[in-house]
Amino acid sequence: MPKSNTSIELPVFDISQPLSPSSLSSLLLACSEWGFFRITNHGVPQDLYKKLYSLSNHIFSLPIESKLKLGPTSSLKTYTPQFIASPFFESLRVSGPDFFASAQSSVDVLSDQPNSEFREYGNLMTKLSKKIVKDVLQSLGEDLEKKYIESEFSNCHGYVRINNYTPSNSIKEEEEEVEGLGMHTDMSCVTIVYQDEIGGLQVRSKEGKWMDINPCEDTLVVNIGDLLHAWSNGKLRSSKHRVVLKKMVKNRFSLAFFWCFEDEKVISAPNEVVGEGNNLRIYKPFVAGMMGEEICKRQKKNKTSFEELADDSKIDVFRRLDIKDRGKLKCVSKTWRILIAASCFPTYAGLLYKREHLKKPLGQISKIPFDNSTRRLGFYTTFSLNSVGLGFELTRELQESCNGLLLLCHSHYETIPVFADSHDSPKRKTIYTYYVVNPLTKQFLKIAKPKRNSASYKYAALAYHPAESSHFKIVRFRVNHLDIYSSQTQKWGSFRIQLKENVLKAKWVKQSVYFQGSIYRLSMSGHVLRFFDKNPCWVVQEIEIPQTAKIVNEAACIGLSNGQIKFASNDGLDLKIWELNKQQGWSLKCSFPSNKITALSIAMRN
Ligand SMILES: O=C(O)CCC(=O)C(=O)O
Ligand SMILES: [Fe+2]
Repeated sequence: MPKSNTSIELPVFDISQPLSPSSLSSLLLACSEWGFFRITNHGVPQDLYKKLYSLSNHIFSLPIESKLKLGPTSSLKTYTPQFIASPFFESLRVSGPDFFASAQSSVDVLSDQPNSEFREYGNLMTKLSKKIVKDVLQSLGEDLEKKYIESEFSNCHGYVRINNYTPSNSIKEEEEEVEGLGMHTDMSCVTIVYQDEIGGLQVRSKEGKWMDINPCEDTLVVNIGDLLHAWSNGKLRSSKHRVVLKKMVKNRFSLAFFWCFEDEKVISAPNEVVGEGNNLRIYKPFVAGMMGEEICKRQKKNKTSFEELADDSKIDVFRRLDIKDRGKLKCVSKTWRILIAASCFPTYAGLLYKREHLKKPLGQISKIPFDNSTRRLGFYTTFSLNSVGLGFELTRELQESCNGLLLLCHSHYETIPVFADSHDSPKRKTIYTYYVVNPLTKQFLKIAKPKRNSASYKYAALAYHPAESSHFKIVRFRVNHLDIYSSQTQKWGSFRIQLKENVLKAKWVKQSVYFQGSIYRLSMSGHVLRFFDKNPCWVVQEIEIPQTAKIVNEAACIGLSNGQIKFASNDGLDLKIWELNKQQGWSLKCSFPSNKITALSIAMRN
């Protein structure tokens, strides 16, 4: 990520005093241009920050197993662990109105010392937030504050999020940066941020430029969130911001206090704020708890460019076009031609990145850049078919791809030391490591193979769909067992599965399809195997291939298209494609004479 050098001088307001008319107009300007400003004389003693820092540092230094007792699968859910989309960031939440009780409930789970610092901080921040919103309302109009501060804001509630950013050892050069917390807006009325001396907070300008908000002693940063943005009919800007990490020697610590409307509150911008005419309203009245959905509706208008999509998703788009349109679009570029060719096969999971399964190469994929010294995947150019380079052969190391994520398995030797007087020659041990890569965000996660079993290199699949969860699973197949890694718990689990002897003995196609929580694989015994999580264990269903289907010379595959599992087989005479329906079983979708298919695939390649 190239370093941005531009910092912004935000106006500073003395929050202990009533604001003068000129300060109010510069406050309004800051809120509408940047959505950010600073406050001073906020009444939080330096000493309290020192205490909060050492308390937080103590909690974040606990082993991950302890912290996960408060994690996303626990009943409290106050701790957010590092995960693939934000590998350097973890946080802990302390909620009001009783900040002491909230902090205490987390502390109890960790069997830790009670503390009252969060009560003091939470209460101070709550008062401060109300004062800030009062000033902001006043800046919008003389009477707005009097009329609305009690009627609209008296049920607001707040919570503190303690953020811990871990230094990334992948940053080598002075000018390099990684994203600590990705671009976002806050779902609050206002947010008050304390950041330590390391810095890294950035706001995005209206022109799309990232500007540094440098740490400044004795001041706090305030930003407008989505809720106040909607309430002010867009007059107050809820700006996109993020945290970047540069070369860091210690953890970065910050505290964000979010002051929010109660979930049930109907947000309706007052007429005085909207001005004449109802068509000037940018949001119809909606309940605060639905803010996320409202933002989605609006964001649908700001479309993502097609080129930004992962290749799997592009193939899925092409698949929905009719054959004539696909033919025309092949002329756009070589990359499109390759993707469109891939879209003609009844599969996408893994196909594009797994050209070993195809007789003819799909493109120029061979490598992704991989810097062995830093264990960091770097993408010198954008991840595209012919520009990836890894340092190890993708065709050999790549296991699967699933909805935009790639799964790679890397092996290297380590020498086991022998005693000086031993006559044995040093032994070499192979170390296997999985990498789950998001080529779009250029982030990856390194996961060691499960320790317990000795089976060295086994085919593994990925289970991931961004619409279901931001977490993924790695599913590793062993005889009668599945090893499953969950990015949510960051642990491997092992499950025994029951399979018929003939299924077990037959060859299984090294390719999986992930669909609605299940992993599908094809066994040459004539079964499509469906593996799924039937809490508390994983189970397998053996689905017989259609009665009239034949697998000749292993010419068969499964795939997903138009949201259904498909099975295709070529018996030498015809290529037939069936669709699997959960209730009705298989139905034949199409049948082509094999000789025509060969002609078609040659035409596609040209
Ligand atoms: O860590 C920071 O400086 C800002 C954190 C932030 O933006 C947030 O927690 O929403
Ligand atoms: Fe934020």
